Parts: sequence; C-alpha cells; structure tokens
Amino acid sequence: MNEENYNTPLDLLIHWGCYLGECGPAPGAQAGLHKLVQSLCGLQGERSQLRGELRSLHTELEQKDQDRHSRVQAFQQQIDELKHCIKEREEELARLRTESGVTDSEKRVLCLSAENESLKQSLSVTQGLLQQLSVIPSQSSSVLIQENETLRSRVQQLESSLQQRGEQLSRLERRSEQAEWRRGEELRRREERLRELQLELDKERGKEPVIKYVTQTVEVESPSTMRQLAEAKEKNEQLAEKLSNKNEKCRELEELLRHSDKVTANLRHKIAAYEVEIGKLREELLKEIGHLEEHKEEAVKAAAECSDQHLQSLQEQFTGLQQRLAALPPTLRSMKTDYASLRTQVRNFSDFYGAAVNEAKKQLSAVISEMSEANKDLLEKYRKEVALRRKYHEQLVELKGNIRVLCRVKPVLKEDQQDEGQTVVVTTDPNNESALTVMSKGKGRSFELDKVFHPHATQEEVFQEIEPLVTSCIDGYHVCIFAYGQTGSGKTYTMEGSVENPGINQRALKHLFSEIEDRKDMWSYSISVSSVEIYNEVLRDLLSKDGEKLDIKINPDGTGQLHVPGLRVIEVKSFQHIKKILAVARRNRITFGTQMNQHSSRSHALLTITVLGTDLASGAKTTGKLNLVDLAGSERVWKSGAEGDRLKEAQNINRSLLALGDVIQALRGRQTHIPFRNSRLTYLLQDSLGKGNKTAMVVQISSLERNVGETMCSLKFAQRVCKVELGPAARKIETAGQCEHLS
Ligand SMILES: Nc1ncnc2c1ncn2[C@@H]1O[C@H](COP(=O)(O)OP(=O)(O)OP(=O)(O)O)[C@@H](O)[C@H]1O
Repeated sequence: MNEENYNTPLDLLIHWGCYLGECGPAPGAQAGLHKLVQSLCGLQGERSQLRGELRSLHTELEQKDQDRHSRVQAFQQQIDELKHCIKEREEELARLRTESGVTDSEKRVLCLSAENESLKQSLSVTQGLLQQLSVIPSQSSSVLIQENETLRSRVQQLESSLQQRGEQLSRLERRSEQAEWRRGEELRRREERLRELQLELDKERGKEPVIKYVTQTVEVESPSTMRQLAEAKEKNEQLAEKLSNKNEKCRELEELLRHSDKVTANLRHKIAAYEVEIGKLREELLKEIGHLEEHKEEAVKAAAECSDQHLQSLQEQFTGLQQRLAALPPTLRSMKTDYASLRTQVRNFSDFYGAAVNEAKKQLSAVISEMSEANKDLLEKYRKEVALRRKYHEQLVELKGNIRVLCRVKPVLKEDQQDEGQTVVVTTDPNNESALTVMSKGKGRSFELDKVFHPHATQEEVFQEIEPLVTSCIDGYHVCIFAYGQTGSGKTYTMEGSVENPGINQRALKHLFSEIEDRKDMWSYSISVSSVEIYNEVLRDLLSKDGEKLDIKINPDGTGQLHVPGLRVIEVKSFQHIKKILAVARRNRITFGTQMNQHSSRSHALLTITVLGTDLASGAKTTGKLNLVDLAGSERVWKSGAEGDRLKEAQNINRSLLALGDVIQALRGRQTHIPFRNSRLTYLLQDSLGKGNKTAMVVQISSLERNVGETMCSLKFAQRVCKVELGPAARKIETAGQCEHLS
C-alpha cells in the first residue's frame, strides 16, 4: 500500500503495524502506535457521540411524525364523514330517480353523481397519500433526508390533487349554476305552460254559456254529447290534479336542490378548512425539514472540524514515528553486531569456564593441603589455649573465692503495692556492685557481698555471673548453686524463671550443650539429670510419676560416694528434651498456700546435672556435677502464722536451713567434723558443698519495709557464708581407672 492510497488513519496504522511486525517493534515506534490507536479510539468516541445526537434528532422527528399521524387520522375521519354525506346524497338521488323518472333534473343529478364519483376518487387519492405520509420510516439521517424529499413531493402531489379537487368543485359549481339556470328556465317554461293552461281553462270557463247551451243543446239534442262533456270535465279535473302534483314535485325538487346546495357549500367550507390545515402542515414540515437540515449541517461541520484536527495531530505523530523508525535501522544493525559478538563470547565461555574451574580446583586442592597442615598446628595451639584458658579460669574462680555469695533485690511489683509497709528500705550503690544498705529501725546497715543485683537486673545478667561455675562443671568440678531467701522473695523466679524468661536452670543447661558442641572435636560428653524435692525431711523423686519416697545411702562400690537408690536419672540428648524434663519436675513439685505467699513452694527442690566427659585423644574421663537448689522459704515461723501441718512444714524448713548454716559455719571454722547429716538437704549436697567444691548462693531479698526483718536475717546469713573459704577447688578426673583430685 502506498502512502497516497491511505484512505483513513486506520489504514496508515495497519500498514505501519505490519511494517513493525516484520522489522521487530522498536519501543519508540510502539509507543507512537499506541498513541495513534488511542487517538483513533477518541475519534470513535466522538463519532458515537455524533450518532447519539443524530439519534436524539431522530426521536424528535418521530414525535413530530406522531403528531402528523394524529392529524392525518383526524383528516381521515373528516374524509369518512364526507364520504358518508356523499353516500346519503347518492341514496337521495336514487330515490328521486325512481320517483320522478328520467327528467332534465334527473340528468343533472346523474351528472352531479358522476362529479361526486370523481370527487370520491380524488378523496381516496388524498387518503392514500395521507396514509403513505403516516408511515414514513425513520432510520438514518440520509434516509431521513430522502424521506423528507419524498414527503415534500407527496405534499406537492397532495396540493396538486387538492387543486384538482378545487377545480372540480368550481366545475361542479358552474354546472350546478347551469343546472339551476336550466331548472329556472324549466320552471319558467312550466309556469308559462301553466299560465297558458290556466288561460285556456279560463277561456274554456269563459265559453261556459255556449257550452252550457251546447250542453243543453247536447242534452236536448244528444245525450252522447253530454257524456263526452262530462268525460272532458273529468279529464280536465285529472289534468288539473296532475298539474298540482307536478307543481308539488317541482317544489320538492327545488327544496332538494336547495339542500344539495347547502351540502355543497358545507363541503366547500370543509375543503377550504382542509386546505388551510394542509397548508399549515406543509409549513410545519418545511420548517422541520429546514431545522433538521440546519442541525445536520452543523453536526457534520463540527464532526468534520474535529476529525480534521485529529487527523492533523495523527499526521504529526505519524511523521514523528516515521522519523523514529528511520533512525531505528542503524541501531538495529549495531545491536545485531553486538548480539553476534555476544553469541561467540557465550560459545567460547563454556571452554573458558571449564579451564578456569580446573585451574581453581587445582588451586583449591593446594590450598586445602596447606590448610590441613596449618590446621594441625592450629589444633595443637587450640589444645594448649584451652588448657591455658581452663587454668586461668580456675585461677579467676579461686581468686573470687570458691563460695560466692550473690544478692538479688526483688523489684517492687504491682501486687506488693496493695498492702501497707510498702516503703523501700533497701538501696544499692551504682558505683559499688558489692554493697547495699538496709534502713532498719531508723538506722542504715551496710552489707558487703560478692555481687549485688539491683532490682531491675535481668535473668541474663544474673546467669552471666554464674556462667563460669557452670562451665567448670564440664571440666569435672562439683558445683552447687542455691537460692536462699524468705517466701516470695524470688527464689523460684531466679532458678526456674518463666516460660518466656527462663532462669538459671534452663540457661545453665543451654550453656552446657553449647560448650559441649564447641568441644566435640576433642571431648565427648554425656549429660544426665535427676530432680528431687525435700518436703518435711522426706525425699521425693520429681521425675517419677508416683513420687515414691527415697533414701540417701553410701554407694556400695566402696568409693564412699552417696547415692539415692531408685532415683530416676535421665540421659539428656538435646536442649528441647531438657525443657520437657524441667516441666515435669515443676508440675510434680508440691506447693501449698500460706499467708506469706499464695503459691509458695514449701519444699527444697534440687536439680542435679551430671556431666561425664571423655577426652577423645587421651581417653581420660571427667565427672562434673551441677546442683541447682531452690530452697524453701526461710521466714520465721511466728510470722507465717502457721499451725498444724503448716507449722510442721515451717519447722522442718527452718531446721534444714539451720543445718545448712551449721555446715557452712563448720566449713568456715575449718572444723574436722562437718555436720552434713543433720538434714537431708546437707546430706544430699555433701559432695558438692564440702572442701574442694564450688558453691554459689543467690540470696533473694525484698526491698520493702514490711519484710525488713527477714531481709536482715537473710543478709546476715549471706555475710556469714561469704566469709567461708572452701579452699582450692578439686577437679574430678579419672586416668587409667583411678580417681584423682587435682588441686
Ligand atoms: N526479679 C523479679 N522480677 C519480676 N518478678 C519477680 C522477680 N522476683 C520474683 N518475682 C515474682 O514474685 C513472685 C514470687 O516469686 P517466687 O515464687 O520466685 O518467690 P519464692 O521466693 O520462690 O517463693 P517460695 O519460697 O514461696 O517458693 C512471683 O510472681 C515472681 O514472678
């Protein structure tokens, strides 16, 4: 298709669309095409708008058609009436014809009826035209114009037929005048004849005496003459009668003629009225046609202007597109060259890649062999490093003292603020992590411990302080960590914690598992746990469902070690497993309510973790033990208001705590006899509390004034413990089947 052959912008668009399809679309050209299509869509929209306008014009025309139709119907009705009149006249004329026979007036009537017939025909023509007028189809503007044209010609036809009718009417009038004149003439003749007859009659009457005489003579002379005379008289009478009849009929005919004249005049009026009506209709039609033509011309003009503008803009866009398309081929050529060079590069790349991979493999194997050599050295260094770290760690722990006393101040909770005596009497020193002051009876009393945790210290901060002890357990030390303090001071919170914020127990196990993981290249470890509670000096297994009572005995293997027959010891494989075990122990722990704490635990709870280690290189074995103890509340009996069973519970708790105090006292005094057996608690902790072991006690205190007595007691106990020296800790390591205590 040449550019000159493009009839519409759409043709152009299709042509360029095809061109782009062949050459591959350039982004600019595509955008241009898109714009072209958009503008074409706009044009289409305008065209449909114009169509809408034409449609509204069409409906207007339809309405007018309806009006015209109704008028035509009225016209039809009048025509029907006219027809009816004509029929009546015909009937009348027929009647007249039968009555009076063929006379001149009859001929005139026949003539009139013929005229009437032609009038009828013209009326039926008009009627047909009007019917055709009433069914003008209205579809499109061009058809409408054609129809208007037809309508106009029909109106003209109608006019000409009306004119014909007018002429016919005037002819009729003339004929009717002639007929009237003839009738007048006839009448005149008849009157003259009548007058003549009258005159003859008068003459005859004037001759009566002669006739009388004759009659008399006849009478005298001839009876036959007399009879003839009588007959003549009779005939005369009959003639006179006939004459009067004829006169009567003439009058009637005259009457009828007058009536017919009236009807004709009426008809003429009606026709004039119709002519006026038709004239009006014609004017209206012409006006409408003119109006429509104006509208049509305006709309066509506006559409043409609009489409011209669009065409212009499309042409501009098209020129822009052409320019862009002209610039495309060089770009495409350069892109093709780039593509070809890229393809060759890609083809060569696999060879290049294979060679590079082989080279890299060689380099890597060389590096790996170098690394393995270096690793051996590093491993050796690491072993020395670990040994050194352990040595320094031990030195550090020993420097800190093998029994460490930590104090944690419980924060003032919402529930604590409800009762009286909520003044805070304990203050910590931000510059000295070991000191705290208690206001009691108006005096401030200062205490010096290994570490004081302020009320807002986190579980993690507390554990960090304990962590070295937990680590030393892996190295084969016996460690005992216990929480001491009055009921509700936060012992269970510090040891067990909550699900979302776990305490020392869970954190210690987690730490053990991570340490074991770190050492797995050199050591293999197994961890087992057991859990007991001491309630009213009775030992119960917290991991057993039935909670049977247990006893502490000397191991029959001759090592002198204590053991609890029947105690459930579970080997723990993962941290998730230990979580479940701890949950079971928590559930089984007996709790009773007292006045001091609604959910107070009235028993000592012990979680014992045994860590057995084997050095993968030397085969040496270590046994570490970590005792985590949540002691029962330390409050004085009188304050708890206990009676009966609760009193017994309180007494047993206090006795065991006293025994713990005695053991610590004996250790402090370096006595030869340490009274471990005075309570189940001290007896059970014997191998972890004594000489050569590591101990940490977390003293829990309340900072509120109402608990100041218990706080002072706990702190005095803590201070006593603080002065205890357990001597250098001993590592439990077994070489070649014998157990040594290394200092
Ligand atoms: N540091 C703390 N931060 C927030 N809440 C704490 C803290 N210490 C204790 N509590 C809360 O105080 C309440 C009593 O604590 P907990 O049960 O640990 O006391 P307890 O000394 O173990 O009592 P009992 O001797 O009766 O077992 C608990 O609701 C606990 O959550």
